Amino acid sequence: MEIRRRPPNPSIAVEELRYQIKTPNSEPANILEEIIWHKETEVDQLREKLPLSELQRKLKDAPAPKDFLAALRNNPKKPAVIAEVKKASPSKGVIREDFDPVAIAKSYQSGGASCLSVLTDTKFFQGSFQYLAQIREVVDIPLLCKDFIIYPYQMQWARLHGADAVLLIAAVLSDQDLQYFLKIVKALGMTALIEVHTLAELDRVLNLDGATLIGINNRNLKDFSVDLKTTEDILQARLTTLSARNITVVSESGLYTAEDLARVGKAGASAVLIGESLVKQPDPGQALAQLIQD
Ligand SMILES: O=C(O)c1ccccc1NCC(=O)[C@H](O)[C@H](O)COP(=O)(O)O
Repeated sequence: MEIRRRPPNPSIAVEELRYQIKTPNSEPANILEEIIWHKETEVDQLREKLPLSELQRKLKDAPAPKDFLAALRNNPKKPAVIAEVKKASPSKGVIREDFDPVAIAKSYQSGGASCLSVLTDTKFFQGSFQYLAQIREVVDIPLLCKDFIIYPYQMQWARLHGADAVLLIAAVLSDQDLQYFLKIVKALGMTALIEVHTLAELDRVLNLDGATLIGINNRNLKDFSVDLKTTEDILQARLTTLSARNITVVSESGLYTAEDLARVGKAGASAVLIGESLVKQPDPGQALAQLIQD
């Protein structure tokens, strides 16, 4: 999948940007492209609210990040679960009306989640960075900021709000940006979950230095269908390479049952990322505990 970028706000030094800007005249080709086009405006607004220099000054006082990768690797139960705090999505609309992110996060932690994923995108997922910061106050397990990162500023903003890990989407970022962003993630002491949708994207990521955690997303962003075969097919082709490089694999999206977890586990995923099927349950933590019981 190729996601086209829009020209940035002119106040940004264009010569410093590493991706090639194609100027699309048309409508967005898919939901990811629509989200990314909107993200340009959002990041501009954040930068206006808090310039990078001030953000970096505030970050000096931030508590150290928790080790997201170790939390997944050290969990004796496989696949380990990253449970997602998700109110709504482009594919399903509102998933949970009575949405209390803090209560859901606490419940996931009690239910056996190794880590949490917190959606922070407002327009498309009704998430918020305030949710991330509030959750950081009440749970001990590591937190992934689930957003659509196109600028280094966003990783620092996520860190300021308590994130221990950030999502980098291979379809959205050039190889050069991915490599550069991985360095920034490392400098911030965080973990990068690099997400791929195809074998071609995985091969691009495997050509970079420093990937330790790769997510295979089972959702087709053109028609929103989910198919666990995506994880199976990609891992069948590259599990040997991934294992030899000690890269942890997360299967993401469309996981509902213990059989689903066993299926992607058998394919070689040592962690899963689950949102909708847990968050829509009356007690998400209890639903998680049931899902992972022996
Ligand atoms: O969830 C969507 O509809 C979606 C649409 C466009 C881009 C990303 C999208 N989801 C982000 C995710 O990766 C999922 O929230 C996550 O993997 C959990 O998926 P699920 O268990 O199916 O809620």
